[in-house]
Amino acid sequence: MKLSDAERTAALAGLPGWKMVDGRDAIEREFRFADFNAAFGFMSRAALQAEKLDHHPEWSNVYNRVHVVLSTHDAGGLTAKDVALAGFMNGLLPPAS
Ligand SMILES: C[C@H](O)[C@H](O)[C@H]1CNC2=NC(N)=NC(=O)C2=N1
Repeated sequence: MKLSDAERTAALAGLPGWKMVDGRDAIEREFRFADFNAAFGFMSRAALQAEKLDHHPEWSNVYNRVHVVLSTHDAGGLTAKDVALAGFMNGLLPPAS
């Protein structure tokens, strides 16, 4: 079920680096790493979790950058599944990033 306005405000407050996508009910974040190896390591760990959750990111990678968009296609917008995956991705980062 799509998040209410209050729920998404609360969710974003707890997800540093994430913001709403312009013109779409989705959230996005650009991750930057030391190099491609670190970026792809992040993607590999996130991919395993995505598969476990059966919830998959829209993402792209250029060298040390990974751009991620999360939205629940089945629900046509932002749900708790997106918040959970975004929180997991943030948790993969070293402290203070
Ligand atoms: C059949 C399968 O469970 C669904 O298609 C899942 C797979 N991964 C998904 N990922 C995302 N982001 N949204 C979905 O609605 C979705 N649905």
